[in-house]
Amino acid sequence: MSDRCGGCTAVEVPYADQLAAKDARMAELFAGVAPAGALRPIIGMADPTHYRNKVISPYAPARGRGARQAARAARSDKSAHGPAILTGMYERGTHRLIPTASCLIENEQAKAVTLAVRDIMERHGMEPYDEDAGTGLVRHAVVRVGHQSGEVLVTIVTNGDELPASKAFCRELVRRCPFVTTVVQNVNTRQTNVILGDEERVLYGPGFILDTLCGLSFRISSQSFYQVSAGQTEVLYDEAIRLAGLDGTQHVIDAYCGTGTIGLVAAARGAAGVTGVDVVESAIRDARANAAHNGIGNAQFMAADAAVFMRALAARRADEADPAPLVVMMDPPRSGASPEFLDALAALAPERVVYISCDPATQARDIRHLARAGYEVSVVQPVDMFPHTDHIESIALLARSEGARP
Ligand SMILES: C[S@@+](CC[C@H](N)C(=O)[O-])C[C@H]1O[C@@H](n2cnc3c(N)ncnc32)[C@H](O)[C@@H]1O
Repeated sequence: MSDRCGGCTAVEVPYADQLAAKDARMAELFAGVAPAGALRPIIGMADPTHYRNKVISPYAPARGRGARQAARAARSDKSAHGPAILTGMYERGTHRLIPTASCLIENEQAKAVTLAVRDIMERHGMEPYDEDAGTGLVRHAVVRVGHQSGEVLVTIVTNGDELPASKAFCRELVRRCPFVTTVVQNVNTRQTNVILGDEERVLYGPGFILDTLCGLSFRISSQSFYQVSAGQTEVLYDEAIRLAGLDGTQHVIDAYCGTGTIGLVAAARGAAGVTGVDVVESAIRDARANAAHNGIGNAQFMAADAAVFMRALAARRADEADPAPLVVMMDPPRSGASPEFLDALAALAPERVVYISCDPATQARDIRHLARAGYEVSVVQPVDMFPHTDHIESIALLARSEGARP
């Protein structure tokens, strides 16, 4: 199945060999970038199964007699009379749905919810979305599970405002999956690959879940960014904060902060103050709410382009008589940081930079850029956030070399 469903590329490879292959890839990428001894072995996941606490499942009509018969045979409820519906993963490189009853990496409760939604749809005659024709109602279920709290948020994405018998739908879903704590309807009528639309209504429960990460509590709604592998995120953040070497005197810039998770953990673990910046306004609203929710008063969050923000900050600090020592923690998207951001970072001249990346190739490129501006990398620590795939997360610690001028 793995070779078809498009999810895991390395599921047939023993986990130890997957880690060795990732170490070899990192050595290749960082040859000539990090000095000998700086690159550490990857930190593997204690249990590399069912780690994804966010599961996105599309629904589609079963086409052709064979597919319909197979879908009906897979029904847990044999008395269902509605349309035969497929749910699972897309075949690699296509939009063809491969029905899957189980998955090695998805959270098992979340997977059970996606299957229960399909069964309820079939029982109640709810049409799945047909992406070619743009017809039908239910497009996706997005299920998020609180790693520590166990709370479960289900977002049903519909192609239209109406969700007939929504109360009965929720009742039936909670009866089948009693761990579901809240259900939200998201309306997306656009013919696009983007999963969520802008309009939402809460159908059941509070409309969000809470989860605990590194001892702090985070509020997760259907649109919030939250790491999909929360258990290993604690390993990643513990390592990043340790490398930041916070001793109570430094101000931390959390660049590309999302909902503020890294900055808030830094605020709780030795930063004198934190300023977070992200370009997405809703993420900044969530970050501020998360700070308030945790009673953290020394963290502020700005909605801005990170490069523009860094340039302005560098100009302000140049005028300060005795600026506080600064540590920049940065976690850009896969494309890495822009040259403008890196130049502004060099002008800001923090004593340390902790660079977290989900694409070590762009991270190595950016470290080369920072080396030309006088920064030296002393540690590169890969962390396996996505077992059975070829993705690697990596933390790099950089410091301004002796004699380097901002
Ligand atoms: C990998 S996520 C990191 C999120 C966060 N640090 C976390 O761990 O939850 C990258 C973030 O960069 C933000 N981003 C992308 N381009 C940006 C830009 N030019 N300026 C500021 N933020 C940006 C995205 O909105 C996203 O939240």
